[in-house]
Amino acid sequence: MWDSGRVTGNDAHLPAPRPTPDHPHPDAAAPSLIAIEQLEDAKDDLRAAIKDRRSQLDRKALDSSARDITQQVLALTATLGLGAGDTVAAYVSRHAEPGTLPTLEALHAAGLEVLVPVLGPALDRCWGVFTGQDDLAQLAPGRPLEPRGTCEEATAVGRARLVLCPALAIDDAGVRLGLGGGWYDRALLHADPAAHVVGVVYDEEANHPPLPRAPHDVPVHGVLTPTSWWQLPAA
Ligand SMILES: Nc1nc2c(c(=O)[nH]1)N(C=O)[C@@H](CNc1ccc(C(=O)N[C@@H](CCC(=O)O)C(=O)O)cc1)CN2
Ligand SMILES: Nc1ncnc2c1ncn2[C@@H]1O[C@H](COP(=O)(O)OP(=O)(O)OP(=O)(O)O)[C@@H](O)[C@H]1O
Repeated sequence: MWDSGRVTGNDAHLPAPRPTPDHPHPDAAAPSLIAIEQLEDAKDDLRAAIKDRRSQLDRKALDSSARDITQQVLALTATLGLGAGDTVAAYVSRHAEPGTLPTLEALHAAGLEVLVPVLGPALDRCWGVFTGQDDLAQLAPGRPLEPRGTCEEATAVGRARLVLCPALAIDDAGVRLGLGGGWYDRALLHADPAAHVVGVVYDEEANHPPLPRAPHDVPVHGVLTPTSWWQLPAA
């Protein structure tokens, strides 16, 4: 187990086995279309409430939590024994997401390879190597900043020993509520099964009451916030 010393008081049920590209739907019984629609509606309501709360964070709070997240990520990578030459996959934060820009810079400066999403046509799950904020550009309207350099295919995330995923909320079983594109759920099918998949949220979005979970939802193994990080019990 790894954690930064935080007590989670966790008695949640265990995450389901992680799906793979060959077996993306581990659940035996497929839910009905109506059940899926209700589940999507429930997720959308939660997303709206969390985005509304995030929209009230001012620049100072966002910058300060981004710096705190960097400290937590550096402590986590040290605990996992990651260093120069290892690969970490992360995301380029935007709007009021838990900020990652100082983290990306710090990991890059420490000699790690840092992969970030590149969407490509039809929101393809490609990855680019982060080489500094100056190399990031808005390659298509409405999308997060992306590296200008070469785009690597979806399997590139298989190199990562740590994958930091954006999330709006995470429950104690590792269910992650994302933006709603299913990008990370599909991308994580290519992660190394031994990689640590960690969702990044603000403190008040962690330990969320049980989130709606669809068969395609890939659970995370751990949670990182501006103040701590911890492994979920079954990971
Ligand atoms: N920072 C960050 N990067 C990420 C994700 C994320 O949640 N956060 N993703 C997580 O999966 C993937 C991208 N997911 C996306 C999901 C939806 C839209 C989208 O709807 N864009 C709208 C404009 C929305 C806006 O401006 O706010 C559009 O294209 O019209 C874009 C990217 C990969 N990169
Ligand atoms: N492995 C998959 N195969 C097919 N469709 C998928 C897969 N994963 C997600 N989807 C589809 O993507 C859509 C959005 O999924 P979901 O609401 O779980 O996104 P999210 O986890 O919030 O977002 P993200 O993963 O981008 O952060 C759903 O309609 C879902 O059916």
